[in-house]
Amino acid sequence: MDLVNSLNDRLLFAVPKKGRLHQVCLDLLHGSDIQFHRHSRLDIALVKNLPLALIFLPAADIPTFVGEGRVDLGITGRDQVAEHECLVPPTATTGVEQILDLEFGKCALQVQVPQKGDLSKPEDLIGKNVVTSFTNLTEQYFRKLEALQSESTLNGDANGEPAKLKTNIKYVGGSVEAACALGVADGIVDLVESGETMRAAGLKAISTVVDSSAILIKSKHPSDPKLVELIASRIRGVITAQKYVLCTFNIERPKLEAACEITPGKRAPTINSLDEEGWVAVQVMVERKRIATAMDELTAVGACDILVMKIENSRTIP
Ligand SMILES: Nc1ncnc2c1ncn2[C@@H]1O[C@H](COP(=O)(O)OP(=O)(O)OP(=O)(O)O)[C@@H](O)[C@H]1O
Ligand SMILES: O=P(O)(O)OC[C@H]1O[C@H](OP(=O)(O)OP(=O)(O)O)[C@H](O)[C@@H]1O
Repeated sequence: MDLVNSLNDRLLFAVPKKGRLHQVCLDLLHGSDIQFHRHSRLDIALVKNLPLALIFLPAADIPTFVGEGRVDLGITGRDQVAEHECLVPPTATTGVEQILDLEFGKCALQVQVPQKGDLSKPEDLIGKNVVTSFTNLTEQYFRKLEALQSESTLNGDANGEPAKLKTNIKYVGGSVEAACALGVADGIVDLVESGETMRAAGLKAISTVVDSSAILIKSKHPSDPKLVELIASRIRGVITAQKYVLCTFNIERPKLEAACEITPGKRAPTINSLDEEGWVAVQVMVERKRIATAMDELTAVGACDILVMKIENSRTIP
């Protein structure tokens, strides 16, 4: 089969081919009933049940392919999009649009310096060496700091001009945290999630350049906007299903108001009369992360027969 020619009538959807976001994205595609078979070593997979093809790419390259309109849809980190969009003028017809925050892959791109030493704020790195994989964002960040400092500095040179120090930004592709210990950098700009890597390398964060999570993006002019909306709605449904649980309980009508304050639901609770005088049954969506507390509080206001069920899938209004 000529795989490349069979892409012509399909919407192209870029998915991280490896790394932190890869498996979660595969699970999301499965939950959205996007069925495909990927031949080993092939970075293109045709979807069996929709006019769609998946393109497996490094997370860092996805904003380029989507931004230039070569690929219609993609999943990558907001950090990668910000790194790419730094170079795209606001008036450009190229570039990406965010459709949905997928709420996984949460991390922050932070300025980090050695725990021991006299650097304690980002301004202390001006004029020094900073190593990162995110050179565009880091350049932008330090150029702004330098501009602010040269506006406010009182230490002008012999002509009364403010001193201008240029921070030296160097690119490395990985293991950024090793750069300070190896004497290549005074500070780094790298991703932090748990903070373990940073602590193990004897570093501390002194500022955040950008907060990130995985996002669904589209090109400015996708080939099939209706299919983009369908895919987005399926993915949104899976994300919502993962985020919420369905809680049901019985309660005497006079206590209902207090219970509804604890679990107001996404829109509003569903309330049905029970076949027992004065009692109602309530069904409500509750955020998974607060369900244990909600159950404790519901019990305290008199709710009983509290049941919690997993939501397999959903279609709700964002
Ligand atoms: N520690 C982390 N915790 C959560 N999300 C992360 C973490 N590190 C990276 N990410 C997210 O995952 C995206 C891809 O990073 P990852 O390092 O997995 O990519 P990769 O393609 O394997 O790149 P590389 O080969 O450079 O490591 C990042 O842009 C970021 O959005
Ligand atoms: O705060 P933590 O939970 O420790 O995570 C942060 C680490 O994760 C990422 O690296 P990754 O493991 O992807 O490897 P890399 O250094 O090769 O990019 C990032 O670059 C940090 O090194």
